[in-house]
Amino acid sequence: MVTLKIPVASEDVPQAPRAAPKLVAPEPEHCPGPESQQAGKMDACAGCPNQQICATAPKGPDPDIPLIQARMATVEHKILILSGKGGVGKSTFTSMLAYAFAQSPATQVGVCDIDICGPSIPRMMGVENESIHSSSSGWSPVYVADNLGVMSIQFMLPNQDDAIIWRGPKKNGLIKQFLKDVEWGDLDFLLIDTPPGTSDEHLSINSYLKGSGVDGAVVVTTPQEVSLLDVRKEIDFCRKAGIKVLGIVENMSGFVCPNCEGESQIFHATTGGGRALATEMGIPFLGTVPLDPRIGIACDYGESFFDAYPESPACEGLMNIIRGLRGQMGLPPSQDGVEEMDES
Ligand SMILES: Nc1ncnc2c1ncn2[C@@H]1O[C@H](COP(=O)(O)OP(=O)(O)OP(=O)(O)O)[C@@H](O)[C@H]1O
Repeated sequence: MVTLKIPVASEDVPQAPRAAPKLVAPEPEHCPGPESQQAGKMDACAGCPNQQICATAPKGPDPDIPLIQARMATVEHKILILSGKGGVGKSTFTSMLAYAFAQSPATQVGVCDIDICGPSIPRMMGVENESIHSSSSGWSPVYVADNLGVMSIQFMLPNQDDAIIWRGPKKNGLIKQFLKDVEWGDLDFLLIDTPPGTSDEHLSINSYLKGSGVDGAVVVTTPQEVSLLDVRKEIDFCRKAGIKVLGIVENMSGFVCPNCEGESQIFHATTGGGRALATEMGIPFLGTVPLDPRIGIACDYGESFFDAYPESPACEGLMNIIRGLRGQMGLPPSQDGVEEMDES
């Protein structure tokens, strides 16, 4: 059983009498729902973190939703990053997108890692050994740069290698806290990295953010049919859950040789499958990012590939994707500095 590290008080932030947010709502040993229902004691569900998704819980308004909405009111754009299958580069894409947006110092970017059982964002962004701090106004994200903050369960683990073996209610409780108790501040973009598939994390983030104005989801896939198959399910989930699909990104689409920068289509038969699927499903295709071994190395060393190789085909692909994404979100193309970089 992993006991999470309670965030320590930050010395440079003045402390107000308000108590620091409690880390995770306790998981009930035994759900008293059904019996309480029969006995007419519905208040037995009070405090249960699973209330919103539990079939037996009384369906009243969740008192935390207004608090989440108040926090999220200072976040201009919220984007979910989804994938049907694991390992297709969802976290890699999230971190590259965050670095790209944060190129412009005036753009404030947050990354919320809700891949509770497999958090990889902190490693990829070079902050895996950091801890979070709490102040009177909530938990402070870990800052990769002045305008780029990250929140992840990884920052709360006593040991890097501890496994998180949690059922849905505990995961939901922590996700709720990431939205409600983190001092995100004024953000232009909050990127939410999710685990693969359609599970508790996806249901809870969607229900907690309802009414907070989520722009939509970017779905990441690789060209292979096994990944594309799962993307169909992911898109079906988005449609059923009322999440706008901003577009599909095909990652590892072709291979770029780091020596000569020549491109080979190693998945010959399926390269372009992401675009074909997008057309078939009536969804925007945002673009491709090629397989480039330097991306893997940058992720392993927690460095920004975007900053290290701005002229690479992968960064060009990413910039195209950002242009498409901004278009889907109804934003002008030049605010994130990407256009300016192009011209220089
Ligand atoms: N375009 C790319 N070129 C080279 N390596 C890549 C590329 N995209 C991702 N990778 C590498 O693939 C591995 C898996 O990527 P990542 O962890 O981002 O996938 P994921 O979809 O988030 O996985 P999971 O959902 O299981 O956490 C990482 O080692 C990453 O560095």
